[in-house]
Amino acid sequence: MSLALLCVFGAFAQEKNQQLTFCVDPDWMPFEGVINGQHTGIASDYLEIFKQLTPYSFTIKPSPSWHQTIEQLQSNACDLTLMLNRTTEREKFLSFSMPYFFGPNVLVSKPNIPFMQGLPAIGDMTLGVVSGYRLLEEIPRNYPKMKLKIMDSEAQGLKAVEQGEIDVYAGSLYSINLTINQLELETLKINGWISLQDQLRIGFTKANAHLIPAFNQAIDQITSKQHNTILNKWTNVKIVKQTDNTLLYYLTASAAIIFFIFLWRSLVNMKVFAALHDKNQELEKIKEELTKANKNLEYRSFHDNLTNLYNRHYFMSTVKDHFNNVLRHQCISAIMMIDLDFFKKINDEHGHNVGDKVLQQFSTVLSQVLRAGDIAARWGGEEFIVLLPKTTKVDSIALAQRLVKAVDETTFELNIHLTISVGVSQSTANDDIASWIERADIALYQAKNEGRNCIKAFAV
Ligand SMILES: Nc1nc2c(ncn2[C@@H]2O[C@H](COP(=O)(O)OP(=O)(O)OP(=O)(O)O)[C@@H](O)[C@H]2O)c(=O)[nH]1
Repeated sequence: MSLALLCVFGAFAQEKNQQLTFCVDPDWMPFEGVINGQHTGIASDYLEIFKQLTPYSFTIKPSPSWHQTIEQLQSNACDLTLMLNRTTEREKFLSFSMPYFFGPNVLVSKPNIPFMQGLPAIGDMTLGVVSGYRLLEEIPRNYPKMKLKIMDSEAQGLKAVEQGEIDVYAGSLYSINLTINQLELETLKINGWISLQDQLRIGFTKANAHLIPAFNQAIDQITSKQHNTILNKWTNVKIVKQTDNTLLYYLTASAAIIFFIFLWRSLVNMKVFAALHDKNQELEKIKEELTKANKNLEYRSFHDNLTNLYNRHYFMSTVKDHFNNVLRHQCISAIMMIDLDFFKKINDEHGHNVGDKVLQQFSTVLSQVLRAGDIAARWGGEEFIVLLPKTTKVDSIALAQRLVKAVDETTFELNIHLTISVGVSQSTANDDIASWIERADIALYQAKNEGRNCIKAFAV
């Protein structure tokens, strides 16, 4: 056996024999208590585990109250205490293991006080806390204006609530619950909770701080099953029925309020969405109307109101575009000018409205005779102009003949018989638009001069 191994055995044997003295809270069940001189409670069960997982043996140092237990720890009358929260004050004379037991803290009052969610809900009511308890250190630090009354024990605190000496008592759920049941303080109820929860650890006097790693290791080894067994054993107590129901009522009421808030929000949202939907539809309709109006405006800016043929402005811009093609590709196109014969007579004899009708009917006949690609426009009054792309003089004369024949065969308003005069001109190399149109006009003038109801082509 090596020398090093002998040394380890020696150290373990020495530590195994080491007695540790622990101070207790005699009156903090189910966490810890001394009943008939026997240490009992949650701490006592964990102590059994520590006995197995560490090399130490333990001796109890009795104390009449928690307050005196603290004094014992400060004066090193014992080495450790098994269950307490870490606080700034306690850290001055104790060092702590990692926490190994957790529990909620609650508020107790008579049933006439409304449910309290957190310490701020206590307002200017008097709150009782046990002397030396962690809450007595933390509440004044966080809520300096809180009216506190210091109690010697939890039992005294709860009785003080029952007798109306204080309004609220704060402490650990498990110990409060047990005390209420044991003392049969049935008029009290657990009436709120506080965010501070118990995180219970072993507190070592500073002289014994070196023991912490061994105990932390032991705490790490405690299984969930062991934790649960202890918790169930000591906290599986009947909670005052009234208390439970009250909490349940509050939870149910809170859930109902939240549900109705969501319902209300959903309804508001649905209304907003419906209104938005309507507005969008309205906007969509306005947009459609605007588009329609714009299209109509565009149409009107290019068309003649009476005949719905293109107007002079549009015709000129189209002819310009087309004319550039004519010059570029040296193709031949023709222009045809048409004038209704003796139209003034129709107006004079039958009235302007009939004249308008005849103009419209003629426009229809003209559109029917023309080919796709031909562009007809009202030039002014009873005069019309047609661009005949890629059309020679001969072809344009043939088309004009078809038109003259169609007009001759049409029965106009009031059985009016109408004739037309037509002048055509063909585009030439080095032509310009004005002279091209003028040549058609000259040809039309010739047709008029030669008795009307005929076609004349400008001789190039
Ligand atoms: N109803 C109607 N008449 C129009 C319109 N624009 C022009 N006029 C008429 O058309 C007539 C044209 O008369 P004139 O220029 O003497 O020609 P015309 O009577 O056809 O005789 P010729 O052309 O020589 O055969 C005038 O009485 C104008 O008032 C229109 O939009 N509607």
